[in-house]
Amino acid sequence: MITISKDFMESMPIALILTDEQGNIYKMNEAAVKIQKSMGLSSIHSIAEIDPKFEAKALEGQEQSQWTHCINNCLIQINLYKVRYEESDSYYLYVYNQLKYKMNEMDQVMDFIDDVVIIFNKDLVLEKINDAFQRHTGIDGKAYIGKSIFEIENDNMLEDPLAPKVVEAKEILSKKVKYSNGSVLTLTGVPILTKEGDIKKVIITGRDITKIIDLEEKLKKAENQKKKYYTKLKELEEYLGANEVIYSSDEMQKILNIAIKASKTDSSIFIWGESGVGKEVMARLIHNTSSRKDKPCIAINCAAIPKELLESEFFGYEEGAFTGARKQGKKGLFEEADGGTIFLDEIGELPIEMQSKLLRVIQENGFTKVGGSKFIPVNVRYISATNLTRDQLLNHKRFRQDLFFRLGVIPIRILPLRERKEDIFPLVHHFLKHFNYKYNLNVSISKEVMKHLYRYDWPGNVRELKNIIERLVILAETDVIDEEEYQLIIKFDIYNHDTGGGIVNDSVMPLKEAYKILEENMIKRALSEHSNVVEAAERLGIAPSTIYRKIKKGEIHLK
Ligand SMILES: Nc1ncnc2c1ncn2[C@@H]1O[C@H](COP(=O)(O)OP(=O)(O)OP(=O)(O)O)[C@@H](O)[C@H]1O
Repeated sequence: MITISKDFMESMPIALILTDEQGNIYKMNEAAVKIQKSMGLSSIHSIAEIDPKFEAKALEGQEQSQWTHCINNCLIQINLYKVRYEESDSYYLYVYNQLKYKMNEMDQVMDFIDDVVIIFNKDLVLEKINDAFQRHTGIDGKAYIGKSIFEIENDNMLEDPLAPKVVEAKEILSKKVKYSNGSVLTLTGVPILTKEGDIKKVIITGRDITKIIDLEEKLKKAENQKKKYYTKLKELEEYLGANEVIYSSDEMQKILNIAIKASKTDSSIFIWGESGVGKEVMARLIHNTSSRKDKPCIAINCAAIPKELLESEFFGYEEGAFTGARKQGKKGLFEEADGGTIFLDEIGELPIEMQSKLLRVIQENGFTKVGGSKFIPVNVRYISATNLTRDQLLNHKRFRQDLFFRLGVIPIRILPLRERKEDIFPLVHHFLKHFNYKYNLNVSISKEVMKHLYRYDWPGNVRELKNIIERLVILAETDVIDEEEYQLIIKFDIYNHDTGGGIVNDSVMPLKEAYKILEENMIKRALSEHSNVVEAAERLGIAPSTIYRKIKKGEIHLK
C-alpha cells in the first residue's frame, strides 16, 4: 500500500479525494474542490454526492481500479487506490483525471436523439455512444468509452458484437439484440471507409423495437382470438339457427323445395308474401345454397331509398357527377354485388323511370355510373320480393310487365303464418331459445300460453311472433309464463290477441300510447285505401320509408 503525504496532495494539479471505507470524504485537494464547484455543489461530505457509483466501487473493496465517467460533459478518468495517508490508517484515494476529450456540440446533439448511436474507431475502440443507449438498455455505455470492443465484457451489448463483423465484411449489417432489461433493439452497423477502402470508423445505430414486438405479439394474440370467436360465432349461429328457416308445415316444405331447386340455377326469383312472412330470410337461404354463396348478397329496399338517390345508389357515380358528390366517386350496390345476388325488396315501390333503367341493366348485363360513360359489366342473380298482391302490382300500370317477366322467372309465394299454423310451435321454441340466450335468461311458456299463440291470427306474421316472444322473455317475472302473466304482458299490445285483431283503446291511457294507436290506425287505413305504400305515404304526408321502418320494427301490423 502506498503512503501519500499532505504536500503530495496539495501539489498535484489533478483532483484527489481521500475517503474512508464508507465513502465519507476526509480530504480534497484544490483541483478536487474546483470539480466540486463546477458541479454546483457548495460542500460535499461523501463521494456518493458526486456519483453513487463511485462509492459502490470502494465498498466492493477494490484496491486499485480505473474507470471513466462523464461529469459536466467532461470525460473523467478515475483511478481508485487504497492508500495510507501521513502514516495513519488506510484510506481510499480517488484520482480524477480529466481527459482531453470534452463533449462538443455534436455529442450534445447525439444525446438528444432517441435512436442509439455508437461510434467505434478503426481499431474498434469505443469513441462515442449517446445517452439513448442507456435509456433503452439500462447499460451505462459511456463508462466504456476509450475501451476496445474486445475488452468490454459482461453485457449483451457486446455479446457477439456487430462491429467486428462490419469491419470484416465492410458492408452494412443488421441484427436484433435483446437486452437484460427486456428491450429489443435492431442494430445496424455501417462501415465508414477511407479513400483506399480501409475501415475508418464503424457507426452503429439502434432502434428500440420492443413496442413493435409487443404490438406484433398482441396482434398475433388478437388474430388467434378472432379465429376462436369466429368459430364460436359459427357454432352459435348453428345453435341459434340465425340463418335457418324454421318450419314444420308441409306448405313450407313445398316452398323450400322450390327455393332450393331454384337456387341451383341463375334464374330470377320473385317472392310474394305479406309483410313479415320471411321473404328476406328465404332470399338469403337461396343465396346461401347457391354457387354464389361466397360472393355478396346485397339487399336493397326499393321503398326506403329516396327517389332522387336511387340511380346513384344502384349504379354509383363518377367523380364530380353532381353537386355534393364524393370527390372520388362511389361504387353502386350493383357493383358491390358483382358475382353474387341482388335482393330487391319492396320492388313494387320502384319508380317507373328506375324500372326502365333496371330493365336495361338486366338485358345488357351491365350499366354505366351516373355521370360516367364507361360500361361496367355485372353478373348478378336477381331475387325480388313484394308484399303487394299480383293485382296490386300489375293491374295499376305502376309496374312494367316486361320487367316483371324478367324478374319473375321463378315465382315463390310464402304463405302467411295463419295459413301454416304448424310452424307456430317450432318458431316459438326457436325464438324462446334465441332470446333466452341473448338476454341470458331461462324463460319458457305454459301449454295454455302456447294455445293462445296458436289460436292468434298473426297479422304481422313471423316478425310479430318474434317481437311477442322477445317481449315475453324480457318482461317475464317467472321462469314459466302462465296464462295470467301472459295476459298481463300482452295487455298493452295494440292488438287483442284473443280476438285476433281488434284495437283496444277504450280506456284512459298515456297519450304516447294513444298516439301510437292512432298512428297505426291511420297508416293501416291509408294502406287499405291505396294500392301501394308510396301512394299511402303521399296521402299521409310522410315518406314511404317511414311506413316500411314502422312495419319492420313491428309498430304496424298488416293483415
Ligand atoms: N321461417 C322463419 N324462420 C326463422 N325466422 C324467420 C322465419 N321467417 C321469418 N323470420 C324472422 O322474421 C323476421 C321477418 O322476416 P323477413 O324480414 O324475412 O320478412 P319479410 O317478408 O321480408 O318482411 P318485409 O316484407 O316487411 O320486408 C325476421 O327477423 C326473420 O328472421
